[in-house]
Amino acid sequence: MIRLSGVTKTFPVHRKSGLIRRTRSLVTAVDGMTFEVERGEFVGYLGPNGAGKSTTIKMLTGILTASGGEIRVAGLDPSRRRKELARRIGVVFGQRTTLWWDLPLGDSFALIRHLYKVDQKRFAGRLDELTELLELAPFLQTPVRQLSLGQRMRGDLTAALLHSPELLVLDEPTIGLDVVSKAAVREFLARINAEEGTTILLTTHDLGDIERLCRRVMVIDHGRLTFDGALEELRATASADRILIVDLASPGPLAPPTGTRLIRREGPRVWLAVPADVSAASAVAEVAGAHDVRDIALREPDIEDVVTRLYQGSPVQA
Ligand SMILES: Nc1ncnc2c1ncn2[C@@H]1O[C@H](COP(=O)(O)OP(=O)(O)OP(=O)(O)O)[C@@H](O)[C@H]1O
Repeated sequence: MIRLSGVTKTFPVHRKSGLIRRTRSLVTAVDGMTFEVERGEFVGYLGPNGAGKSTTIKMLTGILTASGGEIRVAGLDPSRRRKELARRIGVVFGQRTTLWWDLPLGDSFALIRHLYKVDQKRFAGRLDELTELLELAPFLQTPVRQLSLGQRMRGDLTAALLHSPELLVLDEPTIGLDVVSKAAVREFLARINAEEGTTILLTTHDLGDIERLCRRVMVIDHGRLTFDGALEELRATASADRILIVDLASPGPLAPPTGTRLIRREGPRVWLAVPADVSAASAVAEVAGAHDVRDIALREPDIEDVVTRLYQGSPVQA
């Protein structure tokens, strides 16, 4: 569905180098990117600010032309066949809307139907389906500017899916949403991926989105892929520390067991980092043997720990 081969994107930038003089240089936003996404996959695209995520998405959708390499989306070269591609993909940018600000939501959809030349009967059926799934009925007559962020996002998702695209590209679709709206959007995305087989590429800083939805994760940094694999693999490969939480019977000194590090203490509670190559069982035994312990718990690294570690510059390869 998506194929990138050695794709590069550079931007010319001008910097002031004196009072009047300006020097021109090149910023490499995407640096020799190669990956494939198969039909029906749900892939998370992660990376710190400025990593090159939006630039990749803009090239995939034909908004930007690559400086080098080859891109195919649904078999098409996006920058040359942008219009044709637009009929086969849906795109949602969480930070801005594709809907008409002053029009009622329903009128925006009618315009979109026109733009994509969707057959009237098919459109009506599809709109009914999406209206029900996303519970849009109560505000179809409301102008877009009066919608809440969550309602607007549901509207944007509908707009992107009215022409039943094979591929949905999402850039931060849950940004700023409250817990309930976020859950509704996630449930909806999982459903259209599972039931309609829509391929989804999801860019997000919200790791909850990734954990809930993506079987495969790609991590990009400085324009290059630093990881491409299953979420579980990412967790294992990044080998973030596990955390041992020890409640002592009374506050007092504690010697960290071999190979562990003391990271925090609050009264009788102590937090120890246990690296992946240190046995948690022997750390527990060592603490329990040397101290009067009331309770002890081991916390596996969560996805936040893993990604923080990854972004801090320990590249991992699947
Ligand atoms: N039009 C442009 N002109 C010059 N530099 C650009 C342009 N667009 C992006 N860049 C640079 O390219 C790099 C990648 O930017 P990009 O927006 O793709 O990152 P991102 O991963 O989407 O970041 P964020 O998570 O902050 O949205 C950054 O260094 C950015 O400053």
